[in-house]
Amino acid sequence: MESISQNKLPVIDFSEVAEKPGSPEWNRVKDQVKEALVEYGCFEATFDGVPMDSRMSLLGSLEELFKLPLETKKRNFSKKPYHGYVGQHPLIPLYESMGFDDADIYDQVDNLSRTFWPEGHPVFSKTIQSFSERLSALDKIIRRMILESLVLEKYLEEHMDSTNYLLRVMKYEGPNTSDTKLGLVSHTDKNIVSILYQNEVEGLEVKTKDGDWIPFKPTPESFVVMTGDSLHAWTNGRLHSPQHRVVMSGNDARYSVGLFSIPKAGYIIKAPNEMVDNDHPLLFKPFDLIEFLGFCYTEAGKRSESPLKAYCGI
Ligand SMILES: O=C(O)CCC(=O)C(=O)O
Ligand SMILES: [Fe+2]
Repeated sequence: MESISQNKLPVIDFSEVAEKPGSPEWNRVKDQVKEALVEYGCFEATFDGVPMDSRMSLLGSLEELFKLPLETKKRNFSKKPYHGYVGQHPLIPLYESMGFDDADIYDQVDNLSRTFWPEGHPVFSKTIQSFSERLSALDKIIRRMILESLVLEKYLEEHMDSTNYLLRVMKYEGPNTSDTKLGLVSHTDKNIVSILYQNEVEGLEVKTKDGDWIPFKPTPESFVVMTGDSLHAWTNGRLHSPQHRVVMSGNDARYSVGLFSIPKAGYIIKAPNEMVDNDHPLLFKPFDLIEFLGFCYTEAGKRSESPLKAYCGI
C-alpha cells in the first residue's frame, strides 16, 4: 500500500567541498552522496555556488516567461522528445513547461529567448544562463563523487564530455481547492542527474524503495538532486532512480526548474565492465537516450511501469 512517509530526504551540505577533491571533507560528503543515491536515488543539497540573488532572479524570470501568450510559448519547439513546450495536457492540466537546451551557454539561451522576444532580452538570457552554469558546478561535483566512489575515475573525462545541460522551467497552477490534484504524473527521470529548484509552494514527492512517498519541504537554500535512468543503467543498477510526482493544492502557483545532465544524441549508454560480474549481471542492453525517449512517447512506453526495463531490460 502506498502511504505518505514521515521520512525526510537525506540532506547533504556541499558548502565546504567545491574545488577540493581529495580533501577529508570531500571524502566525507562523497560517502554521504553514494549512500543517499543507493538508498533513495535522491537527496536535498545545500550549495552556496549559486548566490541567493541568482536564484531569486531566476524565479522572477520564470514568472515573466510563463505570462507570455500561449502562442508565443509554443514557439519553444524541439525535435527531441520532452525538450520543447508542454502544456494543456488533459491528464495534467495544471502543468506547463519549456526547455532550454545547452542552458549553460549564453548564445544558445539567447537564440531561444529571441523566439519569445525577437528584439532580444539579454537580462532574461543572462539570468537563465548564469543560474545554469553555476548549478552545473554542483552536477559536476556530484558526478565526480559518484565515479570516485564506484572506482570508475578513469571514465571521468568521457563521462563529463558525453553530456550537455537542459534547463526545464515549469509552472503548476494552483488548483484552487484544498483537495490535492496531480500536477505531474509519477515518473523516473531518464537523464543522468537532475537538480531541482523551486519557489515556496510544496508539491514534489519522491517514492522510497518501500513504496512510501516522501514530501519535499522546500526552502530557498535547498536543491533536490536525483539519479536518472541513464545513470541507473550506467551503474548497472547500483544507484536507484526514484519515482517522483508533483501534487498540488491551494491557490498558489508553483514554479520550479530542473537542470538535467543529458547524454548527447548518438552516445551509447553502456555499463562499464567494472560494474558487471557474476553477482551483478548486466541489467540493460546498451542504448541511445534520444531513441529511448522516443520509446517513452509510444503507447507501450506510456503504459509501462518501468519504460527503461521495457525498452532495454535484459
Ligand atoms: O517540478 C518539479 O519539482 C519536478 C519536475 C520533474 O520531476 C521533472 O521535470 O522531471
Ligand atoms: Fe522528474
